[in-house]
Amino acid sequence: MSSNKAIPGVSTKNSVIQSLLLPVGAIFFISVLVVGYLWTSSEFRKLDEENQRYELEYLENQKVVLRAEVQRVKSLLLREKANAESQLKSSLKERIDDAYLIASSIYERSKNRYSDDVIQHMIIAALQDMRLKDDGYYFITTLDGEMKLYPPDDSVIGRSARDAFNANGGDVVFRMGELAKQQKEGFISYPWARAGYVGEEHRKFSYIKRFKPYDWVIGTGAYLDNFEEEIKHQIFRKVSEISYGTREEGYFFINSYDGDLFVTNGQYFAGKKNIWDVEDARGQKVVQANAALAKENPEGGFSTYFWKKNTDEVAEKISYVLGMDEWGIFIGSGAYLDTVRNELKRRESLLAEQVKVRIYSAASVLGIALLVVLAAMWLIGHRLARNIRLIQCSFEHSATSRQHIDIEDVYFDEFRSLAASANDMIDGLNQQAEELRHRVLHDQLTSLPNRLQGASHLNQMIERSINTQAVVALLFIDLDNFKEINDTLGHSAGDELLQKVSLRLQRVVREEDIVARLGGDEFTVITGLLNERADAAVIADKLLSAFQKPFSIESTELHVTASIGISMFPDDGLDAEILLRNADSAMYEAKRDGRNGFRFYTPDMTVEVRQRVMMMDELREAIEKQQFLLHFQPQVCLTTGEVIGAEALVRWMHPEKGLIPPNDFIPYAESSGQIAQIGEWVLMEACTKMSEWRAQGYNLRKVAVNISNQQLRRKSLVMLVKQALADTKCQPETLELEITESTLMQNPEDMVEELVQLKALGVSLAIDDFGTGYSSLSYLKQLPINKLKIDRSFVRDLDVDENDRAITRAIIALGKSLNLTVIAEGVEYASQVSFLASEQCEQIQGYLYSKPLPEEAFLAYLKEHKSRREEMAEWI
Ligand SMILES: Nc1nc2c(ncn2[C@@H]2O[C@@H]3COP(=O)(O)O[C@H]4[C@@H](O)[C@H](n5cnc6c(=O)[nH]c(N)nc65)O[C@@H]4COP(=O)(O)O[C@H]3[C@H]2O)c(=O)[nH]1
Repeated sequence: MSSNKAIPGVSTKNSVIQSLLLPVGAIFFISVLVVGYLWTSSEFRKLDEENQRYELEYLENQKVVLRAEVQRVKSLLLREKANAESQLKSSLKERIDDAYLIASSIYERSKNRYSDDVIQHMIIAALQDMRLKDDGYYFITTLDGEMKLYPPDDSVIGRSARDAFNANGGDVVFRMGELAKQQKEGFISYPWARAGYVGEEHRKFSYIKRFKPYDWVIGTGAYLDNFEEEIKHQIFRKVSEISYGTREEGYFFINSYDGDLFVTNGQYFAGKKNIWDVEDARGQKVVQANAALAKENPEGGFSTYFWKKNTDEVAEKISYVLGMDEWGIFIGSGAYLDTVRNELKRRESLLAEQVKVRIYSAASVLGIALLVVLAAMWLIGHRLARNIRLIQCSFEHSATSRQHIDIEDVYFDEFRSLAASANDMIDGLNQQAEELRHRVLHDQLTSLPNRLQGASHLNQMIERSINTQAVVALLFIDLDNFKEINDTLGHSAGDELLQKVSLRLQRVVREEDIVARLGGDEFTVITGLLNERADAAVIADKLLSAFQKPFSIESTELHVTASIGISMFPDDGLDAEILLRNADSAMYEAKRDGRNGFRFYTPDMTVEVRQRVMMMDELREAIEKQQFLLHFQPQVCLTTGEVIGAEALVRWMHPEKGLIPPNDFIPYAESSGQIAQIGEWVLMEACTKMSEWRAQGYNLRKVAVNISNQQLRRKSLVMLVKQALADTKCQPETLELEITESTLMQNPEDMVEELVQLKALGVSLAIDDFGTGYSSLSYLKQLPINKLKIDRSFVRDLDVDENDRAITRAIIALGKSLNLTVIAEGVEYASQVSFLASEQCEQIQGYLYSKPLPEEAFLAYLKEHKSRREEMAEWI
């Protein structure tokens, strides 16, 4: 069995594999698409949210950075500004130390060589020309405030400072003297007039030191403004060099509130360029706006504008500007927002790239997973389908083959146990099929092949004999009088007989001959190939010989005979059905021939059989529809001329054929067993009529009813008669049962008991057709009979046949000697009456008096009879 074999009648469109693969594949694929779509859209949604967050964060970060950076620079500037004073101080101290050293050195070198005046002059001269880089100078006063050196104004030399300067100036010099006296050196701060600034005093710092040898105060001073300005420029230059950010892209700009540009984009302009009116790409006065923002917001503020980048691109920019009122400037720093946008785009494309990669990877993984799943499904589906096919094939062939499913060939435990169950079931089915086959082909009672198998075997033999010279015989065997045996001894005895018959039949035929049972008491023998017709006769003889010995049934020795009909292939039919039908016809003929013999089929038998079959069908219908009626034939007392009784004779009122006489259907009814039902009806009807007539006042003594051979053999006859009498209220002594002599003499020993019982009911018994059945006189003596009825064949020829006269005479004598009433039937002529009267026959029945009459006519006859009595007396 190929695993790939398509299952007949099963569309592959519905195969397990396709059923599994397509939906699973489709579900998997759709799931992947849906999940992929959901996942991707969720990733991009996340990215979108992240970008928005990132943009905000970036902006915030940028703002924080910008603010921090600008504040850092402002702190730096403030710190530098704060440092300016101390730097100034230390610078002043350094200068004084230098001057003191010079003065001391001159003094030390000159004190022993020159006079103090000379030395003082030398010192003053040395310090007078020392102009410092910021236009600073040294000055010398005495502790009392007399001016010794004052380079800006020689006119004050030798004069007291209080005289030479204004009050503030005098006071300052005085405070210097005091400081020198007390601390020898130190700083002093004070407002001082400045060249170029008329009417303005600027804050000035001085450092003084006491020059001990002459109690001078040597000092130098400087304006803080100047120093700061210098510091400012230094620090601005530094700021211009500062950059920040990961790519060093951050720079600072410093503008005065008036638009003087100091620093921008890494360049230092020293306030020499004014950009007050500069506009951005959209015409906004950016510097003015920033200046205003810085001035108005001590904490600083953010401004946005569109600014040209180094690359000449215009981009939105955000700047933080913070004012520094101390220097009248604002410091700022900005960042281009397109950076963040670019960054977002970069991140988006990066994420898209990542998502793409992830999708590709996921798709690859899922694709592989799908392939693996599909492969697994295909494998499972393939194995499932194979399992199912295996089991199905096994079921399909279970009727013709005993082959089991090979469990090793089946995948999966569940299917293995299913296959095992299927095997058990197949075993069971096989067993049942075997039993059924046996039952279908065999007869249950005898185990012989039945009609079906017999016919099949016959057809096989026919096949074999075709194209040969051989012939085949079909012998149809029917047991004689089997129904009677069955009725008499019961069914179990009948069955036992059939079994024994079947054994005997089998024993006498050869192995190649088949004995089959058709049903009932019918058997067939289908012979092997025969050379000629005569061989069949030999076989028939052997079969009949099987019945020679009696059968022992229920401790009774039973003599059974059989009738055999033979049909031959090819002469009598070309198929089993025709051969069987023809053998049946031949068998029937054998029965008609007197039974216990065989007959070969001849074509004319067929018509007879057809008639018989038709008759049986019609009789069945007649019984059902009660198409029977009774005619009554008077029986007359010869001595008195009275009608003393009547014989009830059945007629069949056929709907199409009209009235049918009993001789035309009683034999068929007897052979088919239907006589039992007809006889029962006749008995009931006759009793009913007799009872009615008597009730109506007719003085009729007896009604005679014919009892058939089969009825008599039934053990139920006594019951039936009893029942009929009871049901119809018919007096038993008015009923006479006529039994033919041949029936009685078939088995007289068995009859005695039955007749005694019947007699005991009160009915009388007559032997019909007497003289034809070779009665044994000894039996006749034992039988409880009342009447002998001389058969009409003897009566018919009384006038011409001496033998008939002798027989009739003898029967009458016999009756008298046995004390039996004698009646002659078939009396048609007065001469016959005359003879019978002379022989003292008591009763007469015949056409001379009356034919059998329908009830009405019969009753009319009874009324009329008296008036014809004398006429009849003449015949005697
Ligand atoms: N030629 C001639 N015939 C005469 C004469 N007188 C009477 N017969 C006929 O002789 C037959 C007498 O009946 P059977 O011997 O019992 O012979 C009967 C009997 O054996 C059988 N039969 C009739 N009715 C029944 C019945 O109810 N049960 C059974 N088992 N057999 C019946 O049918 C046979 C024939 O009956 P039927 O046709 O009615 O024929 C009757 C009757 O019509 C005559 O003078 N001349």
